[in-house]
Amino acid sequence: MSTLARIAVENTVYHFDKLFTYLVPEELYKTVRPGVRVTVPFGAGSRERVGMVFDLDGQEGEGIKTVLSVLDREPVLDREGLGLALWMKNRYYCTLFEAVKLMIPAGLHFRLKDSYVLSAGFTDFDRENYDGLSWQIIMALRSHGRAMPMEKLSAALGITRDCPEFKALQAGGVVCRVNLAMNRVKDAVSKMVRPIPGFDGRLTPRQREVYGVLCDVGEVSEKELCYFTGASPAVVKALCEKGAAEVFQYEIYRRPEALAAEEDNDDLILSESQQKALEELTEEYENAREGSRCALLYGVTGSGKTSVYLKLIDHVLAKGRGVIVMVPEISLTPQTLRRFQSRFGDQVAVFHSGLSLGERMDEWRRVRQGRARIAVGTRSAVFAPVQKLGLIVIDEEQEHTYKSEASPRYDAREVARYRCARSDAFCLLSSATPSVETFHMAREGRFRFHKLEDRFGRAVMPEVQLVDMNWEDHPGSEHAVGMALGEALIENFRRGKQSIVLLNRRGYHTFASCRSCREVVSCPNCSISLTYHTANRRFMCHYCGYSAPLMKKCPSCGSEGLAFRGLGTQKAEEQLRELLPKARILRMDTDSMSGRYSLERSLHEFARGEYDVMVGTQMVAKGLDFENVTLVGVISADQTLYSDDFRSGERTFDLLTQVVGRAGRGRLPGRAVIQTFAPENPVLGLAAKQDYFGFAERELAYRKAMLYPPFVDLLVIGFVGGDEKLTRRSAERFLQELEGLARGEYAGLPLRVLRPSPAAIARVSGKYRYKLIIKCQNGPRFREMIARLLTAFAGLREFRQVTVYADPNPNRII
Ligand SMILES: Nc1ncnc2c1ncn2[C@@H]1O[C@H](COP(=O)(O)OP(=O)(O)OP(=O)(O)O)[C@@H](O)[C@H]1O
Ligand SMILES: [Zn+2]
Repeated sequence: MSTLARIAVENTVYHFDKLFTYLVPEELYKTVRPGVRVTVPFGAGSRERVGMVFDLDGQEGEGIKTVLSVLDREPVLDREGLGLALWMKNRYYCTLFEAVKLMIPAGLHFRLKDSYVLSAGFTDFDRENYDGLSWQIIMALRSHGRAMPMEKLSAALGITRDCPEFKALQAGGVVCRVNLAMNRVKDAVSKMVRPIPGFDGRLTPRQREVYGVLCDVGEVSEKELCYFTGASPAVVKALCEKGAAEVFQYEIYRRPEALAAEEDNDDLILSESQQKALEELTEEYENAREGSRCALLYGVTGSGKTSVYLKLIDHVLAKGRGVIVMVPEISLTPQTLRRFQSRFGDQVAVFHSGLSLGERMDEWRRVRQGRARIAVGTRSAVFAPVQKLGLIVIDEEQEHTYKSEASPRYDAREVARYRCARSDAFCLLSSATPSVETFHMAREGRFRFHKLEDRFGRAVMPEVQLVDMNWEDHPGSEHAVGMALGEALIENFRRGKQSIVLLNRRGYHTFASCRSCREVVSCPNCSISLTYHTANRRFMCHYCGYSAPLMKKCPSCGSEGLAFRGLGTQKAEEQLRELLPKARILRMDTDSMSGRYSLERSLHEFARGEYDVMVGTQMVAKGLDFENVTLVGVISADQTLYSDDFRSGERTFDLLTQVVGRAGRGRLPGRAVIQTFAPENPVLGLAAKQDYFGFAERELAYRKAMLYPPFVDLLVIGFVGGDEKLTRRSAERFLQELEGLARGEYAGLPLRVLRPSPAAIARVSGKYRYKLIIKCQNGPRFREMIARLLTAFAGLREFRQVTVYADPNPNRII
């Protein structure tokens, strides 16, 4: 009698992935259980790999391989998690281990060491100021240079973690703790670089330049260093090899508790409409029958949706159950996060990628052990191992960040509903601009629908003015701010109020073109124009990160007539400075906010009134709550409107409603000025009226006529390859195979397939991209057919150089 285990193995490919059967040797009988990780021999070479045990059975097995070792003492996944992984493989065409990895914190893949460094800003090297031991510690860390593991510190100085001098240095901010991942695998955390001072070996001019910058800035993430110098990672690598710099993983992100505000003991008193929504939701939470435990809370901007779910969470916790709260982007919602932490204290665990590995692991453990009962976080928080799950709240449910654009291409909203159905929990979607898919389901009665139609307190909805830019003196895109918006900004500044200005393009000029040959300066790796940035005086590709120094001559024909056109946030900032020379202006985009903390710090400073105007990309549009903001300006409403994607109307409406909603949230009424070259466009008119229902009806009629979600499901098959012809042929071949199956074995499936075509950006990072759009009903038989096609396709030798993937209901059609 022997025991067999069925195991998902890491690094398999989709078409080859399944649960593999292994023999459990007798000495491991007690420790091999579902949910623990093991090592197993795999493949022809029997290389050792990590696997996850899914289930066990007592059958006989012969000639099969044997489990080598057990990695976890306790299961890291429970039955629900394992079931979810199986569901995800079926739904998102990923491997089982890819799904498993989403559910366990990255930190569990590594062995973590407790390490310390001197603080970045520390300069007080005056012996007089320290006692003997403290001085020794400082010197030891200084001469070590890199983060120093506790064991080494102990060995050198005989100190422990609890030594009072050592603790005092940490409390004083001289020494800080670093989680140094001793990992073999690359992780997503930003790589940091710092110079080795006084290096005087030989460097190429380029390397010398980068070394100089490094010496000026001290330590910096590799990404920022490359951005500011235009150097490639290869230059950084060469510097390290020559001993001029070193790379390290320095992860002092904010600890979750650093955000905690003073305990907020005031009880929250709901308005009448909030109270009504709460009562209905509580009633549903208690009584809704199985299978339809899902509701939509629609509330206009500033209506206080958060207050409603804070109270609902009270109720759920009192019933002894746990909660997940999902937010679109953690850095933009420090205010929301703080409200949760001040109300629920240590019960809250935070999940997002800005945390260090160690912190992520700590938070995950607190939830798994039931010490924290509320998990708040971004997309991946949907996998938080909350015990006795009772409620999942999805804030701003229409946000595209809930859909993953890399494998596994899951949609956290679907995963949330699946988990809720499994655990008999309740799912609450919330927004001022629900996706039309969600609105449709609510209206069809598949979810309950709750409304908050007024702003909280005495706040009123802002007044919105659409400005037709065709009549401006300076038509064209070079002048950011027209007359009406200019006057409004000046007036608002004079009254001592704050303004927010949205421009959805970063950079300075958005493109350059040649006056003689008319070529646009483009990325050599991608079929997209380069954007000029003044901050580093370089042309940059926003897709692959390629950059080139400012050039005078046209790269195509060599003539000296490059004209810079288009308007980005950097130029808008400059024009606002001319318009309002005395105003303090804050620019917010991913270029200005790449440093640690900078975004959160800037939001704080803005809240304290240290700035008058905030200008930025969609970063400024959502979630912010500043009562002194009484004016919102939109430089051009047209950019998102005319992108060729079926969701462009929805995205425009959402963005405008949200940004307009930042104005007049407190006691003072607000207004908004939206500039456009298409004032007659109905989407803009509805956004100006903030008429969500009008918009949703119109959009649904369009989706129905054109056969788009929610009236069908979409599946995009993507083909990526280095050779254009081969990539196109692979798409054609896939279509052929699909047609074969759809006519034969799978006849009768509702299906409409569009001809293969190049992706909207046909080349990225040197690879060609083709797509096949399938309009379908995403049911089990359809998925089975696609899974078969993907598997069969991977076996075609001819197309080995082409990567194929399937993306169900993508955010945009690539
Ligand atoms: N019951 C309440 N008591 C006190 N203040 C409240 C209450 N409800 C809401 N507020 C305040 O009203 C403002 C708006 O609330 P909140 O930010 O939750 O709105 P929202 O519906 O999430 O808006 P948006 O969709 O625009 O982000 C906040 O400043 C919040 O503190
Ligand atoms: Zn590029």
